[in-house]
Amino acid sequence: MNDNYIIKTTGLEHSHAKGTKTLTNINLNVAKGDIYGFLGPNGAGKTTTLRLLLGLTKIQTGKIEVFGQEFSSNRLAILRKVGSLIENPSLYGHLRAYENLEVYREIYGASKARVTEVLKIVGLEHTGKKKVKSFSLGMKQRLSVALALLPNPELLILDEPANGLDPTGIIELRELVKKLNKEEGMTILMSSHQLAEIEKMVNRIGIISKGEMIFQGSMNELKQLQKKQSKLLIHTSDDQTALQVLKAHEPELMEGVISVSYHNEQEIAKMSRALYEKQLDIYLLHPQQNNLEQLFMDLTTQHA
Ligand SMILES: Nc1ncnc2c1ncn2[C@@H]1O[C@H](COP(=O)(O)OP(=O)(O)OP(=O)(O)O)[C@@H](O)[C@H]1O
Repeated sequence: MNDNYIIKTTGLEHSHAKGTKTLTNINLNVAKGDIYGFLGPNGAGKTTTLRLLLGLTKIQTGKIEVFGQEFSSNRLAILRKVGSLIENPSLYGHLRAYENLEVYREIYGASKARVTEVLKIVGLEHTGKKKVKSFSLGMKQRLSVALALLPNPELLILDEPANGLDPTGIIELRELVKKLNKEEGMTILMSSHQLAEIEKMVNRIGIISKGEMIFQGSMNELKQLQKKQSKLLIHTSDDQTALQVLKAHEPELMEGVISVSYHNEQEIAKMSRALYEKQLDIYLLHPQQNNLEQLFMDLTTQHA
């Protein structure tokens, strides 16, 4: 295997119930130093994958290697170097931030100095006597990350850490994740169902839909792919004028129908306005449906 892969899964499959597959052939590659965004709509199988990576769910089919070691036979050695935030950890509302960390400190065999250190890393060192129950959601989330940092992990796995956070909370989380990656040298794998939440912090991205990985690569590669896939078919009363009007959208004329690339609905509206202003009749204006596009709609639409 590539020595630089911190996580490598091969042909990972999982069924929660007989006859239904939650995961099919998941080949996830997280390289050392990555901030890897694991993206997919609700129910796509992100949590199931992360639970398998953490040994919280038993592997049925396929192989998981973490730090270059086969997972099942090196479980403890691997997990010692992994920090995770996968379900909401139990925070004690009536205790202060550092007291919460004290509760978990011994479980992780961490020093008192490490408690002070992680509080500082997540920016909660000045919360003093404030009890956790009066923390904002963002502060609670950072405290949860602090818990995961206690063992000073090389790899941090975060399941939907931005869930429920307001824009300020998301920005704070983004800064924290970047800092952990840059200053503490941590490799980070985090899941999300919102492209916008993670696109500014990740360098690599994996997209899972209905239990299958449909994309894995850099943010740039993803944008290229999206661009290639989003086509709008247009038929007007005057092809040549239309080609002229649409020239910024790389138009291609085929059998009386012009195909252009576009990125969002606003662009469609703009194009139709421009054609109308040239007094062209529009006979057809048809966004070509494809799975990736539909998926992007799901990933970029705000869910409650
Ligand atoms: N313990 C379980 N028993 C049965 N089905 C399950 C179990 N856990 C998850 N599932 C099902 O497996 C599918 C994938 O769920 P999973 O939680 O992995 O998705 P997800 O991408 O993390 O989505 P979400 O963000 O909604 O948690 C869903 O259809 C879910 O209902």
